[in-house]
Amino acid sequence: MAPVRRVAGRTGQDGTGAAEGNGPEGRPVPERPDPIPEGGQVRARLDPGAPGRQVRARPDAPAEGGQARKQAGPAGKGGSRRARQDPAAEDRDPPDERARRRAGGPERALLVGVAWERDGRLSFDERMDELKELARSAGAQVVGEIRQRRGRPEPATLIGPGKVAEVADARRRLDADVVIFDRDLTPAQLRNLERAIGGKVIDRTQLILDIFAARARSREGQLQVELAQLQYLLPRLAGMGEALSRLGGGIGTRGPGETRLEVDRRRIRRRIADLRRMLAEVRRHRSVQRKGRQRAGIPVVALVGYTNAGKTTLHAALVRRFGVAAGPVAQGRDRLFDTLDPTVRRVKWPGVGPVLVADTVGFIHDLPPHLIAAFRATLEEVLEADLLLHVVDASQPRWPVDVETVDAILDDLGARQPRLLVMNKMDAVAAGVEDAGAGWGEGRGGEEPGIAQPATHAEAALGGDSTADWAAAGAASPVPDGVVPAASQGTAPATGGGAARVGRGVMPAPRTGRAGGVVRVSAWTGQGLDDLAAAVAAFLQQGLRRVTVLVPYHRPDLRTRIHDAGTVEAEEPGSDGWTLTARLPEAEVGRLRRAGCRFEDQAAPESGAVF
Ligand SMILES: Nc1nc2c(ncn2[C@@H]2O[C@H](COP(=O)(O)OP(=O)(O)OP(=O)(O)O)[C@@H](O)[C@H]2O)c(=O)[nH]1
Ligand SMILES: [Mg+2]
Repeated sequence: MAPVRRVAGRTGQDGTGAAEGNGPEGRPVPERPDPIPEGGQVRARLDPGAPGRQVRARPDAPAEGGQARKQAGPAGKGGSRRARQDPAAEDRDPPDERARRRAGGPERALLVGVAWERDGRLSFDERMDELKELARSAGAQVVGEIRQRRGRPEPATLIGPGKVAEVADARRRLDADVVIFDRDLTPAQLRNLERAIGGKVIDRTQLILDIFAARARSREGQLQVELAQLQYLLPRLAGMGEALSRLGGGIGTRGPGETRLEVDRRRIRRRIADLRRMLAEVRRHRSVQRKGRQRAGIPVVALVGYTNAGKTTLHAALVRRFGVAAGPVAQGRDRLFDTLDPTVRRVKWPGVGPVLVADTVGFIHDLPPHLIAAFRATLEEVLEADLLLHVVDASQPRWPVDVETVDAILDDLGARQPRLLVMNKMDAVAAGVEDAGAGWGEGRGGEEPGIAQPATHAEAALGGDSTADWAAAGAASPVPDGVVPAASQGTAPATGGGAARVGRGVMPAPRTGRAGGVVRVSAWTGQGLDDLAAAVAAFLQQGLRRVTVLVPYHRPDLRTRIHDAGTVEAEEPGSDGWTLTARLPEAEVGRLRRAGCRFEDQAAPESGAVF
C-alpha cells in the first residue's frame, strides 16, 4: 500500500492539517484559515434523523413539496436553523461546537480522499486540491485531510476499518463539524461511516449539490437544484429506515398498511414530477425566446468550460468592450461554481453585428449525472448556440485534462457546434509555457499523462517578465494573429509537430481535437481579446451575406436597421439614396428585400478564413 498522508494536528498554510503544534486546549490552531467567501455551514446531509437537510425555503412552494424539500436537501444559508430545528442535535454536539455554530462561524471540514489502483486521469493531489476548493466554495474551513490508497473499495465503509478509526480520531482532535469524502458513498456506507466516525459525513456529490443550492438565484436554478437533490435522495431512502420518519409528514398522511418509507418515496416522486412539469414550462418559455432570436438572425456564442476557468470574467470583458447597453455585468469570483444561472448579453461584435454572448454554469470532472440532467434546460442555451467558446484555465498544469472533461460532457449533452478553445489566464502562465495550447489536439505526446510542470501564479509572479509578451512569443500564429487554426471538428488540427513543449514537461494533448481553433487570452488584462474577436468574427461571418444595398433617402429606418443588424463596411450617399456594403444575416436580407430595398452584386456566402 502506498504511503498515506498523516493527518496532522494543525492547520497548515494550505488549509489542510500539516503541522504538529496544537493550540492551548489541544485544539489545532489555524495559521491561515481558508478565506470563506460566504460564511456558513456545509449544508448537505442525508441523515434525516439529524439536522441540516433543509434547502432554502421558498415562499412559493406548495406545502407538501416544501416539506419534502426541507427534509431532502441541504440547509439554508447559515446553520443556526440546524440547532433550532433539531433539539436532539444540541445534545449530541459538544458545547464549543454549538457555540461556534450559533456564532455563525465557518464549518470545520475534514477531507477524506481515496485513490484506487486504476483511477481517473486526475492525480490524487489534483483530486484533493479540487475537493478542498469545493469545500472552501461551500463556505467551510478545511482543517485536515486524510488519504488512503486501496486496491478496491471496502463495501461497508469505502475505506478500511483502520482508516475509519483514524478518521474518527482526527475528527475529534481537529474538532471537525463535517467529514467530506471525495467519492460518492452508498446509503449504507454513509450510515456506517456516520456511526463509526460519530459526526456528519457527506460525499462529493452532496457537497456540489450544496454549493449549487447556495448559488441558485433564479427560480429556474432553484427548481433544477431541488430536482437534482431529490433525485439524489430517492435511491438513498432505502436503508435509512425509521430515521426518515419526518419525511412522512405526520398523522393523516399515510395510507393503510403503507410503510413510512413508501410514503416518503411517494411524496418525493410526486415532488419530482411537479418539478419536472415546472421545468418543462420554463423550457417552453425559453424555446419561444430562442425562436424569436433565431427569427431575428442573431448569432449566439456561449462560453463554456471547467468551473473557475474564467468564463464570467471573460464574459464581463467582452461585454465591457463590445456591449451595446450599459448595465451591471457579473464579475468572476475565485470559487467553484460561482455562476449557476446563465447570463445572456447582447453585444455588437466587430465584423459581425449583434451577437448574444451567454455565460454558463461551469463543469467539473465526475459531474453528478443528476445535475447534468436537471440543468438541461439551462444548458439548452449551450446546445443551441452557434459557436462555443471553450474557456480553459491555462495557468493550471492540468488544463488538458479539464479540456477533455468538458469536451466529454458537451459530447454527452449532444453539443454539435464548433468549439473554439480559449486559453485564458495567460497572464498567469509562467515563462516557457507561452505556447500553451499550440499543439492542442495533436494526440498524446508524453509517455506519462499529466506530467506538465506547474505554471502556477506564484511561478508567474517570480518569473518577472515571463508573461509580458506571451502573445507575441506564441508559436504558430496565422491569421488572425494568435489564433491557431485547427482542422474541422472531430479531427486533429493542422498545426504541426508533436505535443507542445510546456515548461519542464511535455504538455499532454487531449485525445481528440474538437476545437475550431485555439486563442490565447487574458480576461484580466484584455490581452488577446482582439484575436478572439477576430476568430469569432471569422466564424460567424460564414453565416452572413455580404451585400450591396440601395436604401432610398425616405427610408432612414432601413438604414438604421442595417447598421443594427450587421456590420456596415462602406456607405455612400447617391442621387436616390445611400448605397451600403454590409454583412447581414440571411433573414435580414430577405426582410430588406421585402421592404423594397434594391440589392446589387449579391455575393455568395463567404467561406471562413480560419475555421
Ligand atoms: N490571472 C487571471 N485570473 C483570472 C483571469 N480570468 C479570470 N480569473 C480569475 O479566475 C477566477 C475565476 O473566474 P470566473 O470568471 O469566476 O470563472 P468561471 O469560469 O466563471 O467560474 P464558475 O462560474 O465557477 O464556473 C476569479 O478569481 C477570476 O478573477 C485571467 O485572465 N487571469
Ligand atoms: Mg462563472
